[in-house]
Amino acid sequence: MPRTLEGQITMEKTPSYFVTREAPARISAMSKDTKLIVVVRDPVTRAISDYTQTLSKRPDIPSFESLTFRNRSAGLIDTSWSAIQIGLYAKHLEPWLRHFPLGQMLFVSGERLVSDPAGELRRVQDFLGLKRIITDKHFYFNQTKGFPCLKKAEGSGKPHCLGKTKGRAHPAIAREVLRQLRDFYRPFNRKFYQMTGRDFGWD
Ligand SMILES: Nc1ncnc2c1ncn2[C@@H]1O[C@H](COP(=O)(O)OS(=O)(=O)O)[C@@H](OP(=O)(O)O)[C@H]1O
Repeated sequence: MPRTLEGQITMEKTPSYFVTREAPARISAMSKDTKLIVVVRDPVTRAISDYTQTLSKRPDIPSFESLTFRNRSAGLIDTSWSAIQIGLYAKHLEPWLRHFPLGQMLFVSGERLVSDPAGELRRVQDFLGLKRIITDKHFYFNQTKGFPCLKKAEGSGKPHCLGKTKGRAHPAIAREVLRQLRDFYRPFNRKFYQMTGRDFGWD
């Protein structure tokens, strides 16, 4: 991490921190005061998004359905598949809470980040003790992209949407598979709502 001067905030992000066993102890050893922001979305959609990303790089992988089940007729989900495993948020959160108080963590809703980006960013700015600089005025909904975009990008003054790798079309997944996945995640989601004090409304 670079040195941080008075009045500066240093930020660092990677999707893998939250699910890496060693990360909480290492980050706490570096600085106990680190504030942690976790962006989470419905674990079923997250798994499909994860699969879609892999599919874009390796079009020959098996179907989502075949990777999801250890035994499809018995409805046995393959929890060793990373796309499924990562969505067990309650399980991943436990080690973090052994090193950091809950108040030092902010849980951002991936769904709200799309439906109300300014609202989620207000929570982020408040959590970081920043002035509420980013507001509704900064966003517009881009019909072509199907997502909110910035009215003016930093430095250029032109509208800016996230790139092609964000907001890919997901493959259609059989309704029954979605139902089985929702049933599978429900208890873990409920536990996660209890642990964080926020109901993300996934079920
Ligand atoms: N404004 C805006 N524009 C585009 N995409 C948006 C936006 N806000 C949130 N999202 C969601 O971000 C998802 C991709 O982010 P990831 O963290 O999965 O990306 S990555 O793993 O770092 O590549 C991406 O997931 P997919 O839809 O599966 O591509 C989006 O749903």
